[in-house]
Amino acid sequence: MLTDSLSSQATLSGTPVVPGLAFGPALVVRAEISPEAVRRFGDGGFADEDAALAAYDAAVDTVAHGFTTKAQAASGAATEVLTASAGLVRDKGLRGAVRKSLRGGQPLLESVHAAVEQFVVVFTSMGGLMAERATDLRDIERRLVARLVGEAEPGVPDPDHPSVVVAEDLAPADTAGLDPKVVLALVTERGGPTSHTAIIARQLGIPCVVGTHGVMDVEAGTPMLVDGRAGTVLLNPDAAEAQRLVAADLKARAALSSWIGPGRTANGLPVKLLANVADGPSSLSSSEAPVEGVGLFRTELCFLNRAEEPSVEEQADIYAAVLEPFKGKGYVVVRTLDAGSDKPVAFATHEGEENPALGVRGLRLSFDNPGLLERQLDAIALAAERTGTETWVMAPMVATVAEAREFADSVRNRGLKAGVMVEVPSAALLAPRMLEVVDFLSIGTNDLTQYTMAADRMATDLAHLTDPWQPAVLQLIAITAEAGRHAGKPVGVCGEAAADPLLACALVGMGVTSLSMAAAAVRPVGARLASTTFEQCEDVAEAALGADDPAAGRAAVLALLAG
Ligand SMILES: C=C(OP(=O)(O)O)C(=O)O
Ligand SMILES: [Mg+2]
Repeated sequence: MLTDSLSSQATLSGTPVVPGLAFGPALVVRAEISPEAVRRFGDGGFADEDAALAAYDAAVDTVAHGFTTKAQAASGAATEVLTASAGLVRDKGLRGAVRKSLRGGQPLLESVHAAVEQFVVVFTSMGGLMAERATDLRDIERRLVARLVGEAEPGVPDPDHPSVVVAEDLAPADTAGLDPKVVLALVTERGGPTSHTAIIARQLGIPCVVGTHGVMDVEAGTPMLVDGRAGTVLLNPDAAEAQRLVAADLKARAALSSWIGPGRTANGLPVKLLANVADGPSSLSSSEAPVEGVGLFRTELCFLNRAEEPSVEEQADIYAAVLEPFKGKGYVVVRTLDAGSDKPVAFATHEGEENPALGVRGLRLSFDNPGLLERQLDAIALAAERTGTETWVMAPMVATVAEAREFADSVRNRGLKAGVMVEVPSAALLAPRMLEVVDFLSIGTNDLTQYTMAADRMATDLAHLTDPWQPAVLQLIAITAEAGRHAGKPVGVCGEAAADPLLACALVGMGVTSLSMAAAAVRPVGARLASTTFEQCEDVAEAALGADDPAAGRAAVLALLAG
C-alpha cells in the first residue's frame, strides 16, 4: 500500500497481478511509429543518393545489432528467429533494391518501403516458411523507419537501465528475452488478471499491474512507483520515499525466501506445489525452486514462431529438455498443444473463425487432424523414455467424457498417466464421470473463469468478471475437487488462481491436492499454507464460496486468516 505522504501525487489504477513494489522511469513501448515523426523527416534532406544510402546502412547496422544482442540473450526458437532476422535486415538484395529506387529519384522512406514490398511479394508467392518471412520483413521495415526518423524501434526494446515497461499489451512473442534484471515492473493499459502479460510477469517474478487506464498517455521517462498488490501506479513520487518503500518491500519479500518446502499445511497435510513452465530453460530454473515437479508444461509456447510442425524427433528433443531437470525429483505434467484463440500456432490454428475462443482450439484441433496429436504423444513418450522422468500427459479444452476417454486411451497405450484439464464448465459438472476414465484432473482456472462468466480473459473492461474469486467459478472448482476426493485421484489447479496465496488456502480447503504456478510465486504460497491449518483452509473455502462477489470473498478470507 502507498503511504499518505505519497498519495497527493497523480495515481493511475489497474488490476493488481503480481504483488511487489517497484520504482523507476517509464519505458513506453509503442507499437506504431508516430506519423508526426515521419512527416517531420520528409525526404530526409540528403545531399545525394549516396548520403541517403549511408543513412540506410547506419540504420541497418543498428537494427541488426539489436537483433543479434537479443538472440544472444534468448534461447531455443527465439534465438533462431532473432538470428534469422539479423541476417535478413543485412540482406544484399534488399540493399540493392533500396539503392535502385534511390537512383530512380525516390526519397529514402519510400525506397525502403518499395524494396521491402518487392521482397514481400516474392516471399509470399513462395509460400510455407518463406511466406512467414514476409511478416518479419514488415517488422524490419518498421524498425528501419523508426531508426531513420529518430524514434525508438517498435516492440519491447532492451532497456539500457532499469525501467518500468509500459505497454498497450504484451504478446508472448513480444517478450522473448525480457530481462527481469532491467525490467523492474510491467504496466499495461489493456489485459485482465489471466492475460498473457500476467502469466509472463509471474514467470519473471516482477510486479505487474494490468488494465491501467491512461498509462499509455504517460511520457517516456516519467518516474513511477508501481504497487502490484494494490494495483496502483503513482507518477512522479517523492524519490527518497519511493526508494524507502521499495527497500522495505524487498526485505519483506526476501523473508519469504526462507521457506524451502515441501508444501504442507500448518498441521502437516501435504499439498504438492509445482511449477508452470514454457521450455527447457524455464524448467531448469524452476527445478531450483522448492517445487515437487511441473504441473503444467505449456507445449504450444515452444512453437509460437514455427510455420511448420516440427518432426517427432525434434519435438522429443524439446520435451526432453523440459523433463530432464526433474529426473528423480518429481513428475512433469505435459499438456498437449493448446493452440488457437489467444495462442496462435501457425501450423495448427484454424484461420477465419468467427469466435476463436469458442472454436477449434486445444484438444479440438485433433478432431480433423488426429495425426497432430498422435505425433505429439509419440514425441512425449520418446522423451519420457529417454530421460526416465515420471511423465503425465493432459489435454486442454476437454468438454465431454467421450473426449476424455479417447484421449486417455491414446496416452495409456504409450505407458503414460493420462488426465484432462477442467477449463470448461461441462468438464467440472461431469468431474465424477471424467475421473472414471482418467488418472487425474487439472483445473485451468483462467479459461474456466472465462467460460463460466462468459467474459473474454483479455477484456480489460470485464476484469471484475474474469476473476477466479467469482463464487460461480469457486463452486465449479469445489465440485471438481470433491469428485477427486471421492475417487481418491489427484485434482490440481494450474491456472493463475493457484499463485494467489489467499485463494490457494481456499482451494486446499475444497480438496485440491496440488497447486501449479510460476516458480517465482511458489514461496509466498508455500509460506502462507505453512502457517494455515487444514481446518482454517476449510473455513476459508466456505467463506469464499459463500461471498456475494470477489471483493467480499477476499475480505472475508483476510479477516479469517488475520484473526
Ligand atoms: C492453465 C490454463 O491454461 P492457459 O492459461 O494456458 O490457457 C488455464 O486456462 O487456466
Ligand atoms: Mg487454458
